[in-house]
Amino acid sequence: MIFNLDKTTSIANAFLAELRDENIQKDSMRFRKNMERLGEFFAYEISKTLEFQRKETQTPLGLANTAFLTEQPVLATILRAGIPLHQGLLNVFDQAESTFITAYRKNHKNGNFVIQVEYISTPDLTDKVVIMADPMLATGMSMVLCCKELLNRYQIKELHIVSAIASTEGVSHVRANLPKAKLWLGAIDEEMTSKSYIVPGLGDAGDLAYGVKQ
Ligand SMILES: O=P(O)(O)OC[C@H]1O[C@H](OP(=O)(O)OP(=O)(O)O)[C@H](O)[C@@H]1O
Ligand SMILES: O=c1cc[nH]c(=O)[nH]1
Ligand SMILES: [Mg+2]
Repeated sequence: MIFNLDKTTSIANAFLAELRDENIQKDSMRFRKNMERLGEFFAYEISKTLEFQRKETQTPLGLANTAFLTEQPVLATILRAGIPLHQGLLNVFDQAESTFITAYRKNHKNGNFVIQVEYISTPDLTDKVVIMADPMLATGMSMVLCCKELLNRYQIKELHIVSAIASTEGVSHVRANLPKAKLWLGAIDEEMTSKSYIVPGLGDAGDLAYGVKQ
């Protein structure tokens, strides 16, 4: 399953447009906020696919028949660029627990890089719905490695992947390696640079949110 925001129109498309805009993205607070708002939008869309139960809720004037989430998802993210997107999801799934993973590109002098996964801090994910957020799905290698780490440790019930922008190659890599994952994407861009940056993409999401990495 792939949900592509770019194929729909709502106010969330404007959040993505601002994230891509080279002038607006210079305002790092607005960049983080737009990423957070996108996370809130995706949380709402994902929530439509989750299980709800009905119960009686006491209002000051009587009993109302209301719907509530049967179980909380766990919200996972990859540091550091994932933080604002994760925060948006957490604003909506406000009872959810969180998983944090570090993954970064370790560059070689020849221009190649490997993904280094170093730190995982997580609650028990057994039989949980896990929503993994990372704004950029470029080669898809960080996403696949991080999800595989979690899937090797836990019997996860359902995996959702949220990204602001994916490349066509990243989507193929995820679908080949995580065939059961549901993908929630802001847009799918066709191209990548020789350094595996998405084109047109938005640039370096981590640097735009938190400063240029040394
Ligand atoms: O699909 P991939 O080719 O693996 O690339 C995507 C990864 O690159 C970015 O992180 P980055 O390595 O820039 O780290 P940062 O969050 O610290 O900036 C992004 O947030 C993803 O985690
Ligand atoms: O386009 C890209 C690729 C990887 N990481 C980013 O932040 N942007
Ligand atoms: Mg980065």
